[in-house]
Amino acid sequence: MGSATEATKDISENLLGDKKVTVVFVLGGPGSGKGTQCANIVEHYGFTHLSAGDLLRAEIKSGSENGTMIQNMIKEGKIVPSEVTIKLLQTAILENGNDKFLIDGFPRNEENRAAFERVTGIVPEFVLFFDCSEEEMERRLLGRNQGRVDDNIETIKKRFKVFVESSLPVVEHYESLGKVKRIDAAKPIPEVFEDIKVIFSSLASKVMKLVIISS
Ligand SMILES: Nc1ncnc2c1ncn2[C@@H]1O[C@H](COP(=O)(O)OP(=O)(O)OP(=O)(O)O)[C@@H](O)[C@H]1O
Ligand SMILES: Nc1ccn([C@@H]2O[C@H](COP(=O)(O)O)[C@@H](O)[C@H]2O)c(=O)n1
Ligand SMILES: [Mg+2]
Repeated sequence: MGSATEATKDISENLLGDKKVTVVFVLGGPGSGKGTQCANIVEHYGFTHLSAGDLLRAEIKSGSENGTMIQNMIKEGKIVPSEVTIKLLQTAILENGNDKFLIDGFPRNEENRAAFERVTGIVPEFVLFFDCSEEEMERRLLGRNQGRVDDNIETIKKRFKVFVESSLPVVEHYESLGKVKRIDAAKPIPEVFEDIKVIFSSLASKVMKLVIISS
């Protein structure tokens, strides 16, 4: 087992089994542009993108015994029990050779947050928060056209309610720890990424450089 040097001791190096990882949580309302910008961050900064929603949708497609339950929850805009989502995230992290992850759309509520920290021991390096009005998010979701069962006005309204009631308190929790980097996500896509670049570039040397000294 290695330990961090003095220069990297404030980086989130945590244990997941034997694996040390750096994690950034990417949070924001439905349609705020998390997935779009994660693709840009992956391309420029070498992170692996894990979208909790994508993992849950893949689980439905795989024919898993939880598939019907997950499908029903997504249709209703409800949050799937933490143990299901955490298991999927944990497996995805362990199966991936990378050690830097963007976890998009998770934690979605206090239960997600506390259970993830308890099970994995991971504390995020920071939280990238996409700030956008409901009016703009609704416009984007209705225009997304990816055949998602939850991109209809009835489910969108439910997702907004869940976001305000359950997800924003998680952001507030991390805000109280000084861990939130807030982005104006209402800007056009290239401008949002320019703002994100400032954050990742200034942290790059710290986040990217995990120095492990064999003991
Ligand atoms: N800054 C932006 N300006 C305009 N449209 C955008 C912007 N960012 C993303 N979009 C578009 O809005 C839609 C939603 O974006 P995206 O899927 O990235 O959001 P999301 O936050 O991942 O949503 P969800 O939480 O539902 O997964 C997509 O069609 C995307 O192309
Ligand atoms: N932590 C999570 C994340 C997502 N879900 C469910 O998936 C839906 C879609 O999520 P997106 O991030 O892709 O928008 C979401 O509305 C939830 O039903 C979840 O339960 N837990
Ligand atoms: Mg998404």
